[in-house]
Amino acid sequence: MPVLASIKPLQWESDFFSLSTGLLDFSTPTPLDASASSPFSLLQAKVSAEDIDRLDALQLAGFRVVEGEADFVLSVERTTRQPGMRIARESQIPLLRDAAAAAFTFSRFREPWFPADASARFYARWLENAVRGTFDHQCLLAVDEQGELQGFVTLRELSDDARVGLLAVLPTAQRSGVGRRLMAAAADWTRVRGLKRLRVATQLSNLAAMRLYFRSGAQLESTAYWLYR
Ligand SMILES: CC(=O)SCCNC(=O)CCNC(=O)[C@H](O)C(C)(C)COP(=O)(O)OP(=O)(O)OC[C@H]1O[C@@H](n2cnc3c(N)ncnc32)[C@H](O)[C@@H]1OP(=O)(O)O
Ligand SMILES: Cc1cn([C@H]2C[C@H](O)[C@@H](COP(=O)(O)OP(=O)(O)O[C@H]3O[C@H](C)[C@H](N)[C@H](O)[C@H]3O)O2)c(=O)[nH]c1=O
Repeated sequence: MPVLASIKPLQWESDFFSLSTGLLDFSTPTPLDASASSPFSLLQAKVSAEDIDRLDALQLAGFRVVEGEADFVLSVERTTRQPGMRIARESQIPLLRDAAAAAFTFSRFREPWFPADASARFYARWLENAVRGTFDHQCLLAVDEQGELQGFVTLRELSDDARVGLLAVLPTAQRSGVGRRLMAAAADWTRVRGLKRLRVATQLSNLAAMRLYFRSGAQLESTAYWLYR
């Protein structure tokens, strides 16, 4: 089976990483020839894990599996306001950038496809943009009784649902229920906005995060693979 797809330029990524990047779009199936791919230094494809034929075709065409992704959905009919939550302020951006740069060790923005520092830089920018409300809409912080940072979650309002962007707990505060509190606060944020579902995705390699989402009542909705060439 040949790969049938057009290529959508990923402008934000291309600018941020200084790497001309395109994403395969399977909804407009044209044969993927050399002339279509030549302007791009990196081609990305996200394929449902069930779509074995397409996964085979991409691998025969030289694409390599980079990471898996699991998508979860949580119904938010009954939620409660969580204590110890704050909205992040711009003055906290340097602290939060450092925390995000260190937190996300599983990432598809990794070597050999991206430079070694790419993923730290990427998640730091993502968090900064969430605090400013320019990508995700808000960043909530979990703090302890002294007001010290324990973790963060960024959130985006979509048309019918909300989506968690980034969620992490500082290493010193892990395994004490902070992740559960952040998910409960994210669910409450969603319900307060009149939305019915909270979505969250993570890497298939991230067992701790997947367990957290299950323990928070989320259901696994879909799985996919990222492939690059
Ligand atoms: C949308 C995204 O951003 S996906 C990426 C998620 N974030 C990261 O991977 C950043 C680095 N990791 C972390 O920040 C943390 O390990 C988190 C957020 C995954 C978990 O936060 P924690 O505060 O430690 O979780 P919490 O204490 O609330 O535990 C909730 C459940 O998560 C699971 N869990 C948490 N840590 C682990 C772990 N290290 N190994 C296995 N399961 C774990 C457990 O099922 C736990 O419930 P249980 O203890 O009753 O069995
Ligand atoms: C900060 C920012 C980003 N973008 C663009 C850049 C990318 O094209 C997308 C984000 O891609 P996504 O597939 O969501 O990225 P990840 O694979 O890193 O994300 C997963 O893992 C994370 C750890 C996290 N759990 C996340 O929720 C998952 O999806 O957005 C942009 O256009 N503008 C920006 O400001």
